[in-house]
Amino acid sequence: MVSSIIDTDVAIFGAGPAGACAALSLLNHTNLDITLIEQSDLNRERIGEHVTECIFDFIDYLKIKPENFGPDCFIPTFDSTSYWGSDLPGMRNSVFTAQQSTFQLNREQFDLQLLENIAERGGRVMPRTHCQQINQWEDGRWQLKLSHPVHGAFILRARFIVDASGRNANISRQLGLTGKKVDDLMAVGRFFECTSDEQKKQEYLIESTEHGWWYGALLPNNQYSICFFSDADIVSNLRLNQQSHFNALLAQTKHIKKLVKETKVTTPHPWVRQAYSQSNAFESLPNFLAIGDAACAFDPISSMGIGFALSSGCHAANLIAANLTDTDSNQEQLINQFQMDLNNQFDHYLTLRQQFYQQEGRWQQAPFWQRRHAKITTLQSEGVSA
Ligand SMILES: Cc1cc2nc3c(=O)[nH]c(=O)nc-3n(C[C@H](O)[C@H](O)[C@H](O)COP(=O)(O)OP(=O)(O)OC[C@H]3O[C@@H](n4cnc5c(N)ncnc54)[C@H](O)[C@@H]3O)c2cc1C
Repeated sequence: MVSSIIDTDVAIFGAGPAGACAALSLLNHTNLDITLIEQSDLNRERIGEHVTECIFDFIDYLKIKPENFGPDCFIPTFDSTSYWGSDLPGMRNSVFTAQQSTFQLNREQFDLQLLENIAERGGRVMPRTHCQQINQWEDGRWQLKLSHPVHGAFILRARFIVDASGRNANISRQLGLTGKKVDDLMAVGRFFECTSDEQKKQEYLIESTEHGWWYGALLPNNQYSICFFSDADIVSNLRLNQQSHFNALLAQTKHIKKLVKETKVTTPHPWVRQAYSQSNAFESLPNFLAIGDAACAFDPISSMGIGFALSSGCHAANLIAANLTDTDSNQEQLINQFQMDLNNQFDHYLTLRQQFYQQEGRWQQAPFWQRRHAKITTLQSEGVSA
């Protein structure tokens, strides 16, 4: 039985960096009532931590001081090396980002500090809340049927909703919107804790191999994040979700395996995450926007995800504020322009992604590399527009 009704101006689904950033921007610059709905209990392991120094511009824009995130939230990456295209070490300044300082982020601290600020600034944060049903009325407003394990079912009425639910874009899917998925990349990883007292170097390593590529980095919490990226069918054939198979493949690397020499594994089984590239930004509904991975999801080789999550969150907040407070401006046109910009950004990314993968010319017969060297179709070449 539905027990209560709550009215809000903006309901944001997903408390990752994109949703949190949109919520904070709206709270900072408007008097709108903001509700952030998160389906998890916020305790899940957060993956993805390599960012450029632009992160500090965003947190400044969000009016949070870097020191509020705690002492070790941003650790400069001093040594960034890639073994890509040959066995010789190269600087891993990817083609995706201009030469900039990079940092390893403590994702737990980072994401939770954003949420604390939302609560402090008057936002409503609802963890462990599932969306059972979404309806849009003719006047464009939304009625959401939500449920919480303790508080039960309730109705949230919103003037605008935002999908910031991550790569699966759950809310867009629920609304019948489909995206363009470019590949089937998956990530399988484990965390390794340093056992020696020796101060380890803050390094970031990439190594390409026949079946995909490895990534290893020392995180601010003194653990190594070791992760292998390949296509879903290859991950499944190699049975990499089983620790013995994962460890055996790790032992075949030349460089990444050295990182975990004096460590003990902290995760009993390898974790598995989707890491495919996808754009969802070409279908639209009134009073609705998708941001972050839910709008455009990038290959983690690009380290673009967190930066894009924050920038699209800030940008969407401006559009929503204008939409709900300025009835004169042509909102539909502005939202179309926003989506067109995302499409162009995604097309540009696809070109860079292909250039990057083409730098690896070994293993020409291996399916992983063949798929990455095949000709790409951009959204523009398919005639996709917002
Ligand atoms: C293995 C891996 C490594 C990566 N490495 C990097 C890196 O080094 N640098 C980088 O910049 N990026 C990296 N990324 C990408 C980065 O993690 C993402 O781009 C970033 O987290 C996107 O933020 P987001 O807020 O859009 O989505 P997310 O961080 O995925 O947050 C989405 C939130 O929505 C919640 N949710 C889902 N469905 C619902 C629903 N129906 N209702 C309510 N809540 C819902 C989820 O529980 C989650 O909390 C990596 C990704 C992977 C998989």
